[in-house]
Amino acid sequence: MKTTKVISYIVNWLNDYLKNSNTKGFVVGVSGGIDSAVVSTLAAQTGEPVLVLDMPIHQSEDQVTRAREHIKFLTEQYKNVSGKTINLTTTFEALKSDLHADESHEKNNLSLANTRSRLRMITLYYYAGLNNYLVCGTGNKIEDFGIGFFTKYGDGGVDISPIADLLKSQVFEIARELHISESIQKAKPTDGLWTDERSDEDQIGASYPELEWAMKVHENHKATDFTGRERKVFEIYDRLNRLAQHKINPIPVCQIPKELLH
Ligand SMILES: NC(=O)c1ccc[n+]([C@@H]2O[C@H](COP(=O)([O-])OP(=O)(O)OC[C@H]3O[C@@H](n4cnc5c(N)ncnc54)[C@H](O)[C@@H]3O)[C@@H](O)[C@H]2O)c1
Ligand SMILES: Nc1ncnc2c1ncn2[C@@H]1O[C@H](COP(=O)(O)O)[C@@H](O)[C@H]1O
Ligand SMILES: O=P(O)(O)OP(=O)(O)O
Repeated sequence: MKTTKVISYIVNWLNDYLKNSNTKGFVVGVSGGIDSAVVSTLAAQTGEPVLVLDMPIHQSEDQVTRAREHIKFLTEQYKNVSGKTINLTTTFEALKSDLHADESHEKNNLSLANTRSRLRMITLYYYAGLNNYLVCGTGNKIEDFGIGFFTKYGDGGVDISPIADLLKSQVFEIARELHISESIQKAKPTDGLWTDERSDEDQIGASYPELEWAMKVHENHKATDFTGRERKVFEIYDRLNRLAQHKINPIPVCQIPKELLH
């Protein structure tokens, strides 16, 4: 990958999009992970106003520390960046209580995990509306178009997606070039939505390099073309990709036959 050229391309794309949208800046959620560190830094490089938000909900200390260190780095380095911490833990607990959420139920727990992501989306859109900013998404190609590893209308609810055409390994390459902190570059990718410390790989059953391989071969192969670990990874990818079609494709609209409308 021509890393420096890709960086300039994305920064120009963000600038062009902003100019044509009649909006005034960007808002990005910063979690202490690699994707949001890269997106927020690219947004900072536009020179336009950027608001970066750290939004803990029962977050582990290491995630919070990485997020705040990155926000400090951005606000010190770029005059156009401002940062804020919005602790959503009490909001989440209040909503859980109003919903009478039963945390012991596994399905309910997934729904609750996704609720955390949706509370962040609401917060990002509050600040976007307040300042006439755009919500910048942080999904990469594997998450958004491979396995649907995002919350529908949570972290998937965004205005623009600057890195969604990049594989996770390419996001890491950009992070190196942007001098993102070692602690963020070394952190295990995690969705941070659970009270335990499970990583993305723990949840998915395959690593990002494995999923990148599967995404590459998926179009022209079937599971039986492979054996052993490759077969297993292909099956994981294939299953998740099928399940994610409703997230990848536009929302189905019930098209009314013309003759019924006259
Ligand atoms: N970037 C990240 O790393 C990240 C961020 C958030 C969440 N996650 C993970 O992503 C996963 C999200 O969970 P999910 O996908 O079960 O929840 P989701 O809420 O994103 O999607 C499920 C919802 O989609 C709708 N739906 C389901 N099947 C459908 C169909 N065929 N057609 C139309 N709509 C349909 C239903 O409303 C259902 O509740 C979790 O594993 C979570 O941990 C990862
Ligand atoms: N704690 C967080 N603070 C701010 N923004 C966050 C936080 N956790 C997640 N986000 C945003 O959501 C996306 C996806 O998160 P994953 O950690 O990959 O699930 C992340 O890039 C942030 O923009
Ligand atoms: O989306 P992020 O920034 O939380 O990155 P990761 O998913 O690698 O933790």
